[in-house]
Amino acid sequence: MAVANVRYSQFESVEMDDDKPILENGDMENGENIFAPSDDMDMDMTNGSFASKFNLVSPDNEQYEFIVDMIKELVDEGQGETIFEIGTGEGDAPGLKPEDLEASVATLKSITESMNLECVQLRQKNAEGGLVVEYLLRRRVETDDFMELRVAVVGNVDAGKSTLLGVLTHGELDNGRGVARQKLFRHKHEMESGRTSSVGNDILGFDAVGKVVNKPDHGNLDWIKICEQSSKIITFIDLAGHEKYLKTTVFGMTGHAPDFAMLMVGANAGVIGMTKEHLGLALALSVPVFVVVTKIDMCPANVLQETLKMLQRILKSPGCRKIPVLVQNNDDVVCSATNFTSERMCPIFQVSNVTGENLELLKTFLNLLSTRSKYDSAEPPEFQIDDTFSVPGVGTVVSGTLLQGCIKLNDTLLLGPDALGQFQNIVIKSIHRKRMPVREVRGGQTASFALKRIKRSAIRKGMVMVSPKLDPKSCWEFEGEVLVLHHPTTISVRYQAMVHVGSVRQTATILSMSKQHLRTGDKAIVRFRFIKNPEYLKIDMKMVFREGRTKAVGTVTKLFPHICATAQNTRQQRAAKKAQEANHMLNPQNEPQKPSKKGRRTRKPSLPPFEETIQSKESEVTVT
Ligand SMILES: Nc1nc2c(ncn2[C@@H]2O[C@H](COP(=O)(O)OP(=O)(O)OP(=O)(O)O)[C@@H](O)[C@H]2O)c(=O)[nH]1
Repeated sequence: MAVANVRYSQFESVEMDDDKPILENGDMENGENIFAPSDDMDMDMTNGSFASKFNLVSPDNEQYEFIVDMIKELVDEGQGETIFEIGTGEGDAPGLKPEDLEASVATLKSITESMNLECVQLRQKNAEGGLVVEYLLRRRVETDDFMELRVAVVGNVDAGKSTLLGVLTHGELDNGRGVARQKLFRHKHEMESGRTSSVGNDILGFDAVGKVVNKPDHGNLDWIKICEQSSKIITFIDLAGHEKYLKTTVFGMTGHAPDFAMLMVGANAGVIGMTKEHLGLALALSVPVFVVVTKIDMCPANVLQETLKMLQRILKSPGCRKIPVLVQNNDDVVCSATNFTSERMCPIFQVSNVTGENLELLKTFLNLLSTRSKYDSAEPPEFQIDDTFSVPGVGTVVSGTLLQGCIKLNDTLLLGPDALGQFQNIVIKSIHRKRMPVREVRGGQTASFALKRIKRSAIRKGMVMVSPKLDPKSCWEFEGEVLVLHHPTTISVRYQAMVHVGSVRQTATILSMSKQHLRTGDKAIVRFRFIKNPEYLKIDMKMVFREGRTKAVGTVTKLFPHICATAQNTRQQRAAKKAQEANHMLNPQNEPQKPSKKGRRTRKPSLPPFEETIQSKESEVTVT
């Protein structure tokens, strides 16, 4: 979130040292505080005007205009909101006397009113020179618009993930025997086993003054009603805790582009099972993590302390290099939320879904979080597809995340790549955000699009819809810099595993490596080749490479675009076309269907053999 005059963190300068004591609320044993302003704090945005804490007391016209411009810039930067502090300024001891504070608040309120912003006090603290107050300034938005951010919910099985989401989104406490989670399960087997197996979405709305919009009487949540009344929507991506469903969990973390990860830990069970695995995944994908310790109502104090100690030790370890901060009151919440954009910091909440203890702190934190994606209307749109549907009366619908730019009704985009690596024109028939019809979608938001004149069977997860300006290229092969987190023996050339990059999820073969063999802990440049379809990738995308207990993480460093020889009717193209036709015949209704064995057999020859592609170096264009 864009913040003005708020204390800046100096995470980057905090040295992680295991001998140093556990950090609580930012205080370190050496007397420093991680929330203290950094010496090199960027004062540019203050442009001299915020040199004085008295700026808002009685500004002249010029100063007033300047403050208006600055707030506008901050709110735009924060995509509709900012946190504003009154009572601090360069060179002055922080704090204002009551009469000066009153005048400053009056100025701020007149400015925010003229800008259609809601102005809500977050906290007030005593300082050397008097009082310092922080306000949340949030744009009052139209009924069909809202800020949006996504939180991936991870943690071991039984940590209380579905229960917490049930409690937060339905406003009713749990009974300790799973009543709250019943509202979220999507499949019959989930109801029976009590285990999440699919990627589920649940929403929590906050209005312009930060009040929760979801009502206990919602029952089955009415998403449209919540969205209409909300200024900000948190979408929880509920991921499975069981190892059996790790593939789905990884897809949720890569394909749904979460802004943050909420790592859930049962207080009594502690850091067990998949907890470390999920934490490692979030770290590898550079998703900032906060931790929620649940079940504190049923956990003896000494066990809770053990769990917290263990958590803090893991978070501070060289592999994580996080700064754990125990959140215990409203002050901690505001500090944590305003400083959370730093990947280094890791707030820890302790809650009970049964008694409701500390749930208010967690809600306030969620209300203050802001999206990490930066929106620039000038950028050409790029949308990644994470699901497809066939909706009666509507036709083919795709859902996913708009990574950049803006998409409007009736826009024409390029959809692809298909089995031949090609893209085709597609027209946007209608747009939904959280089931609500809208006219446009902006970068960082998720949406569903109904598409004109296309069969569902022609679209698969991992495809993209992009602006023709981007001149998209697909690739069978790419290079990545990877780190092997775990492998029981050694990885060599020709090894195959599942690659997750964005919403792409496909098996790939290792063609070559910068080392002969890779073992746990090794880093290398690896060249991969997809086995089924060419994909649309971009440099610097984060990737996960996994098979069973083998895991490697990394970044895409080089692409080898596949050149479609449109003029030539190559053997591979003919075979790929045949395979696509066979697939259409097998799915006459365009309903979701796994290709039959026959289908799979006919698909195989469509793949250009590795050797041929490796040899045809002329067709490779390296994009760096
Ligand atoms: N006493 C108590 N019980 C809780 C609390 N939170 C969750 N539970 C219970 O813990 C059990 C497991 O909770 P779930 O929400 O299903 O756990 P999960 O992490 O979603 O599990 P998976 O979906 O399998 O990954 C349920 O019986 C809940 O009622 C809590 O704060 N206190």
